[in-house]
Amino acid sequence: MNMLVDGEWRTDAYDSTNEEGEFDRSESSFRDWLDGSVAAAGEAPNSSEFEPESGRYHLYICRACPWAHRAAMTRQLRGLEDDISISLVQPERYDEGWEFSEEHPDPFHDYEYLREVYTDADPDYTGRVTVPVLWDKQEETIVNNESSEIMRMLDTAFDGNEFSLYPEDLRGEIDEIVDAIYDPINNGVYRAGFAGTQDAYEDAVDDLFDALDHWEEVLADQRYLAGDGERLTLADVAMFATLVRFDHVYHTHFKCNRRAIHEYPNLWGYTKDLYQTPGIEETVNMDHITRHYYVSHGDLNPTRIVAVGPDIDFTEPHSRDELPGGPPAALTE
Ligand SMILES: N[C@@H](CCC(=O)N[C@@H](CS)C(=O)NCC(=O)O)C(=O)O
Repeated sequence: MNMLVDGEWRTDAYDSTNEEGEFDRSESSFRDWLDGSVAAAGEAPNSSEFEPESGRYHLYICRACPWAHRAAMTRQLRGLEDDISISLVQPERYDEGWEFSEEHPDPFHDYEYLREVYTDADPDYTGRVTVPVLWDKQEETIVNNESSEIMRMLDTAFDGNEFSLYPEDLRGEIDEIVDAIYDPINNGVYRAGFAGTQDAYEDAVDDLFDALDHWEEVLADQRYLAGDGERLTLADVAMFATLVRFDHVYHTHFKCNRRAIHEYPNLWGYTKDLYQTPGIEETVNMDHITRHYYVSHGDLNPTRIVAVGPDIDFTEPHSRDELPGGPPAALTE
C-alpha cells in the first residue's frame, strides 16, 4: 500500500494485513485539538493555540469515505457550513493516493495530490495520507486527521446551531457506543473486505453480523442509539456512515453478504430516518461511494467494474416517527 516515508511517496511501503491475514488499520498521525473542544466524557476542555475562529479551518474530505463522512455530517448538522469550509478529492484512489482534479481542485495551493498538503504540514511526514483532514488556513498546517476526534471537536469547539451531537449528559454513553461499534461494524466491514485468509474473513463477518443483530434489537424500541434513544448524537453519525454504504458496497465488494441492511426492519428504518434528517442527504454521494470502492481496490476487483445495485430507496417512508424523540428542532424548524 502507498504512504509517505520521510516525506517521500512510496507505493510499496506497508502491508495492510498482519501475519494472520487480519486487516491492520494504522493510527492517525496529526492529533491536535481546537481550543475549548472536549475529547471525551469527563474531560476538561482542551487548551491549544488553535482558536476556533470562524473561517480559519477547512475540511479536506472524500465523499466516499465513511470516516470523512462523520466529519462532514457533524459540520452540516451543527450548522457550521459558514464557519468551516470543505472540499473534495476525486473518489477514485490509485497509486498516487488521493488526487485533486479540475472538478475537485485544492482550493488553497493548486496541488495535484492530497499528500502535498501533508508534506506542507510536515516535510518529513511518515504515515498514510488519509481523509478527513482538518486544515488550519492561518498556520498552514494539519490540526487533526482522525475522524473520531474531528467530529467531537467540531461539535464542542464551535457554537453552530442550538443543539449538541455530544451533549454533556450523554458523553460517556456516546463514547462507549462509538468504541463498541468501531471494531465489529465501522472497521469490521474493512476487516472482512481486506482479510487475507478465510479465517480472518469469517471472524470479521461473525463479529459484524453479531453486532448488527444486537443493534437491530436495540433499535426495535428506540429511535437513536444513545441514552433513552430520543436524541440524535455522534453515535448515530458514526453508525450511519457505515450503514448507508453497506448494501451498495460492503455487502458485495467486501463480501459482507450474510444479510443486507434493507433486510433488517429496524436498521433499515433507522438508516432511512437518518438519511431523511435535514442536512444528511446532501452529505451522501452514492456515485462517489460506489466509484471509490469498486474502482480503487484493484486487488479485490481487478476489472474495476462498478456494481449497479441494489434497487433500494433511502427516501421511502421509515415509520420511525412512531418512536419517542426525533431530529433536533434546530434542524426541522
Ligand atoms: N482513523 C482514520 C481513518 C481514515 C481513513 O483510513 N481514511 C481512508 C479513506 S476511507 C483513507 O484515506 N485511506 C488512504 C490510505 O489508507 O492510504 C479516521 O477515522 O479518520
